[in-house]
Amino acid sequence: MKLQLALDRLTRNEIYKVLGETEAYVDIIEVGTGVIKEYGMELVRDLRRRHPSHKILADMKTCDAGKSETLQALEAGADVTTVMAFSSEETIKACLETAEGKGEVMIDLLGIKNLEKVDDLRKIGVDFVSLHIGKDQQQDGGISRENFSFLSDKDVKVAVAGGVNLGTIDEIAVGNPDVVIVGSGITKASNPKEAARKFKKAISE
Ligand SMILES: O=C(CO)[C@H](O)[C@H](O)COP(=O)(O)O
Repeated sequence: MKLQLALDRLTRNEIYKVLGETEAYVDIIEVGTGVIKEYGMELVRDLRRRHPSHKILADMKTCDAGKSETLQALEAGADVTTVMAFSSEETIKACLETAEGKGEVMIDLLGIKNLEKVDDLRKIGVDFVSLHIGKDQQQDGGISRENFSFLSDKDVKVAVAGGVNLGTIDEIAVGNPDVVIVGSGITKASNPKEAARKFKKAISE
């Protein structure tokens, strides 16, 4: 299980600071959609230079123009880019074809409630999905193990995201996803380094 730190709703200096404090515990650095909108692909290039050994995911949340957005992310130095599951099949295929041999594509299942969708995605070559409870959907709590248990027999790499915190990480870890994505549980913690250490420990036990 890998720990992915989602960098969202932060200034550039806040990003540098939180990464400086937590990088030892983080496997994958996620450059969040909002910070890409604020700072552009230059931020991805910058973090690539500063963190040459980390895996970097650019959370492009592509929903059209799959080829050019995938190239943008990979050419900026990202190892992984994201595309929304509700995009057209043509867009998802374009992302997969463009990334082939160069990087990974994670399909964000945000808002997808129909389980057959994952089978459809598998048929077009998708092998990595993210079960994601969006920020605006977290009033009733973030992701739980039961939200992603249906994926255990789907033969796909699974990331889980959305409001993961130190109170829920142990239960989520029981579900054994490949990647646990944590944003505010670390970036808004009073001590991000200590929080990252605890998340990493929880998924390593
Ligand atoms: O993709 C995202 C937002 O669109 C974030 O990666 C995800 O929501 C994690 O952040 P948090 O732990 O704060 O919910």
